[in-house]
Amino acid sequence: MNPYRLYLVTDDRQPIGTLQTVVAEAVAGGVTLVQVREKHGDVRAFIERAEAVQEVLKGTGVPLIINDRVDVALAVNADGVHLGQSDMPAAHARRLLGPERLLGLSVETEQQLFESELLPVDYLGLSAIFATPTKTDLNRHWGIDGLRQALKYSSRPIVAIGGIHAGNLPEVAQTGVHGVALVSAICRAPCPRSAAQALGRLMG
Ligand SMILES: Cc1ncc(COP(=O)(O)OP(=O)(O)O)c(N)n1
Ligand SMILES: Cc1nc(C(=O)O)sc1CCOP(=O)(O)O
Ligand SMILES: [Mg+2]
Repeated sequence: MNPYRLYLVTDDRQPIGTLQTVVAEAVAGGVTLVQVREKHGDVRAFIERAEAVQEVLKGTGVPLIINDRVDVALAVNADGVHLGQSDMPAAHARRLLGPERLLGLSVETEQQLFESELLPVDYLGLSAIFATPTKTDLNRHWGIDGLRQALKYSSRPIVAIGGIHAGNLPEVAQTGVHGVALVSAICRAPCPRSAAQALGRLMG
């Protein structure tokens, strides 16, 4: 099974109850991987929210990924970590996480894509495909052509992220990308369950 196909990244602006409801509905709708992404609270809040999501994921078979923080992933015994280019280096993270946990890395440039071939990571987050109000500190976008080039080059599964929704997902899916990661298209949908179902169908 391809765990990257429909990858939910949580919205750190949602209260913990909403977070749990969104994750439960999204999983019922077919999400295959869940990342807890916290950019505003302290480490205690991060752990509390990660454990709240973990509770929802228990027994579903859907892995839990922690964004940015290897210590939080180890503290909650998560299934993996997603690192950005200014987070802990991948080799250090791999030593701490061991060989089994999933390790993802954001790649924003061709240079980072080339370098990633030598790193002990399981998948790449291609950052970003399109502009998005959810993350505004990105200065370039791969677009569909860039995504196609990255897929040709990389030996790793690629997850497309940034500005993806039901309207543009068909052209993203057509590239053959391994997965798509989404925040607002699921977390801000009136019904996250049916949104996930529809997005999953579009992924094919
Ligand atoms: C699947 C996936 N891909 C990319 C990112 C972005 O990570 P990063 O560049 O470290 O930015 P932040 O999410 O930490 O703001 C991601 N989180 N997930
Ligand atoms: C968390 C994140 N990382 C990105 C990157 O490109 O690295 S874009 C992003 C937010 C994606 O949100 P939405 O699905 O609402 O566009
Ligand atoms: Mg990060």
